[in-house]
Amino acid sequence: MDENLLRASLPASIAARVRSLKSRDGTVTVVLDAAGMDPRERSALESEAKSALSAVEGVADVRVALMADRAPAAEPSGPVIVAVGSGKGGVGKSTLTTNLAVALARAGRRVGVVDADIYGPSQPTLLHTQGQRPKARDKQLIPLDSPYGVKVLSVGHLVDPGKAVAWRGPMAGGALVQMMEADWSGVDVLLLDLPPGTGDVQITMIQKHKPAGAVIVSTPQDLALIDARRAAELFAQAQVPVIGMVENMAGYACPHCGEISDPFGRGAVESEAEAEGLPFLGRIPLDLAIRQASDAGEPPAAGDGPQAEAFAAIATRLGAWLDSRGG
Ligand SMILES: Nc1ncnc2c1ncn2[C@@H]1O[C@H](COP(=O)(O)OP(=O)(O)OP(=O)(O)O)[C@@H](O)[C@H]1O
Repeated sequence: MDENLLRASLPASIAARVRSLKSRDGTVTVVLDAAGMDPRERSALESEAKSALSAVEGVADVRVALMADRAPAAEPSGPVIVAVGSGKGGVGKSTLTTNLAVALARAGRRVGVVDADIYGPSQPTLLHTQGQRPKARDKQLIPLDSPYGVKVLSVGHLVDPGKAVAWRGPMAGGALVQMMEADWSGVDVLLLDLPPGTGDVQITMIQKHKPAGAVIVSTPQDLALIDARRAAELFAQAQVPVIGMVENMAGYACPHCGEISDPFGRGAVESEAEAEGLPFLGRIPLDLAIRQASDAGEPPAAGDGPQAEAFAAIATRLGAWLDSRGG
């Protein structure tokens, strides 16, 4: 197929970005320069290029690759880091991290979790790896394999339970760096379970390891929302895009009939997200089954109930965000 003809089918603004264009047996592969574009612009560029090229007679398939600021080969290869943060403790940040990780893995992604919550590391319990110690190769930690297809490293795997809080700053900082710089080869997305709040550990983690985006969890109560807003500001200051907000313990799921009632009102986090101009990723009800399964090291997202569906819906939105980054 005539490659000049294919180029000519593209709008001028896109044609100017073509770095290479090849066609073979009806499949067109085009590499576009997407330097300086944000995820939304990248995704628009991709879909416009696809539809323009697909309209050319004889084209059966179009593959678009977007080049970031630097050539892909020069990019340090490593997983995309997504931080999960909350302003307040106990709102279900760790529970969400685990279940998003499991849901993303079920959707075919290669996922890892770093539990940076030095005050209350819960991933060893949640991902059923308690009591295990990671091995090291050439001083680099090797993440543990959880039974749910998710790799994991937690402060709780490195020190005895209960001792993590007593750590002095530099020691905890060293462990966090070791976990982030562990051998995450084979992992595409690394979820970072941050400690609650907006203190030094969080700021250091965000600055040093520059997550590609952040998910913020809140319960619907006003106090939690005020803290969630602070967490969103922290990420904004560090120029980490907020992927969206999640409402946890959104309504009460009756353990007998499954009906959901709303003792704390409904939709407060969604309205907050709207007011802040942030996407809303979904809600998880307050459900005894979630707590019981989590305590037993059986993430609800690994099951088949309505709880699994709630987490899967949020994971789908996170997956769409990951894809919109242009791979
Ligand atoms: N949707 C839910 N329904 C029922 N229980 C939940 C739900 N989400 C979380 N929980 C329970 O609430 C408790 C706190 O959750 P979790 O540890 O995930 O919160 P956190 O925000 O990570 O807390 P921390 O501040 O300790 O890090 C846990 O016992 C968990 O099982």
